Amino acid sequence: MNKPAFPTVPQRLGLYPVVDSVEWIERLLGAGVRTIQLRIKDKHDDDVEGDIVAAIKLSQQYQARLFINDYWRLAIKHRAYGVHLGQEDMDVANLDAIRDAGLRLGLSTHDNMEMDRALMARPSYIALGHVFPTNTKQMPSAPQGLAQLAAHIKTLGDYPTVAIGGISIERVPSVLKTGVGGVAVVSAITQAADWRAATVQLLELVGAGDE
Ligand SMILES: Cc1ncc(COP(=O)(O)OP(=O)(O)O)c(N)n1
Ligand SMILES: Cc1nc(C(=O)O)sc1CCOP(=O)(O)O
Ligand SMILES: [Mg+2]
Repeated sequence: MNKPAFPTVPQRLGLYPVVDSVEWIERLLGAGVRTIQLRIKDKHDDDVEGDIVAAIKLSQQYQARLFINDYWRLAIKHRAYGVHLGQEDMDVANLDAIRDAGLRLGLSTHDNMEMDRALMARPSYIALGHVFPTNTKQMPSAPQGLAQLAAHIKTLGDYPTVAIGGISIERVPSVLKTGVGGVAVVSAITQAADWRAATVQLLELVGAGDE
């Protein structure tokens, strides 16, 4: 397997909450999370720039790895740790500009074809989803399940990987058994009756990632 052409990330990114506000970023960094994503959907750049600047500032204060979803130009402009893009985003984003600016890149994949395409860009990490059914996002494909996830992780060797989609606290141990290095969650934290307790438990299970 080729090595990333983008700046590297730890092989184990650890617990990786994906959240839609600066408030969540602040709460979760305060709770010990060290890999996190700001995912605000379908707004104009002007309407999210303030949030992106604030999230980056917080990530620097906490020495955390903040990935900006979708808004790659703003991530470059304000020097985020990294950017996360999906397959459609890859069609329109300037990957060379992201790499030349020194930002890490994470790419979404859902099957073999998408994995091959993503690997050609040699991103910092490969995200594999959705592992289980999810209510957070409408998915055009079926969940890949644990066996397929494990097969993909094996193929990828020591390439940094992240699993996403329908991962609850109860499911974390089986996801970790595949050897994946990062576990991305939305609802397991943001819809939890007690987000703080859920985060503590998830950090105990997954860890905050390697330095
Ligand atoms: C860690 C992680 N994995 C996958 C995604 C999904 O990204 P994408 O396919 O671009 O879809 P949107 O999140 O933009 O709706 C992600 N955000 N993070
Ligand atoms: C944003 C996103 N991307 C996915 C993918 O498979 O690419 S699954 C997903 C939502 C994950 O939310 P939850 O942890 O609540 O299931
Ligand atoms: Mg996207």
